[in-house]
Amino acid sequence: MIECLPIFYSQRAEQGLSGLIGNNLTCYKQDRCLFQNLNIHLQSGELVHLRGPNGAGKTSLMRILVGLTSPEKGGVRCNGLDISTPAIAKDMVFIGHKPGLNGLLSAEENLMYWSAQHEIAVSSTAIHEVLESLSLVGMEEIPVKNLSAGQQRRVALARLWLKPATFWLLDEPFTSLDTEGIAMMETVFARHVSRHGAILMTSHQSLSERAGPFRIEQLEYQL
Ligand SMILES: Nc1ncnc2c1ncn2[C@@H]1O[C@H](COP(=O)(O)OP(=O)(O)OP(=O)(O)O)[C@@H](O)[C@H]1O
Repeated sequence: MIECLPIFYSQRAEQGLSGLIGNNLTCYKQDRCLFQNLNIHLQSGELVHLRGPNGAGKTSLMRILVGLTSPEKGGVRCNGLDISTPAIAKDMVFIGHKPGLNGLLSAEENLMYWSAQHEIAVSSTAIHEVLESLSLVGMEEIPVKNLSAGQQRRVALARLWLKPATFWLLDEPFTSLDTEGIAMMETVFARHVSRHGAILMTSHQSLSERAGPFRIEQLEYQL
């Protein structure tokens, strides 16, 4: 497998301003309060496993933490800056629970398009190397809709190799992956964290020792 690209480790980390911080977050969906005055902190060098039953609000929380939606109350800051600051997005990768791929495009085209959207200079060769390390050799040019669910998940996760970023926010990254794929991702997580990366992930599956040290944050279902 190829090495992950180097990550940013800003001066702000040394100034103690590092980390993704959700402060006093309150979120309602269809009149139900998912969480109220919730505080969450993700530091550089940390793997956090966000757990909770179906419908507890893990995805909703993730989307707030990456700035895709706003909370009813509270705010999110990253490295001391408001989450809406454009520079923050450059140091973050969010992969949602759906692969977020265009089914009519190939894996290579999807990753080229995504890289261009995120202003990442990436060559076709680099994409082929990443796809190879994800056991997708020979499938680079097939429309993604014709790949299996696990193969599509691998294409989605390939973004982690293409964008050098400290913060990885991953909603159900193990969905559809086989045992070997999960083991590989756990190894990648441990390596990212050991290099001052930070990961917040959801999964209904427990992490193994392979993922390295991690902290569990539990979100309860509020009636
Ligand atoms: N855009 C939306 N409009 C209305 N309701 C929503 C919306 N998004 C989420 N919800 C509701 O908010 C609740 C929490 O959903 P969310 O996806 O955050 O839960 P989750 O903890 O990620 O669940 P799961 O473990 O099943 O993935 C659910 O009851 C869902 O129906």
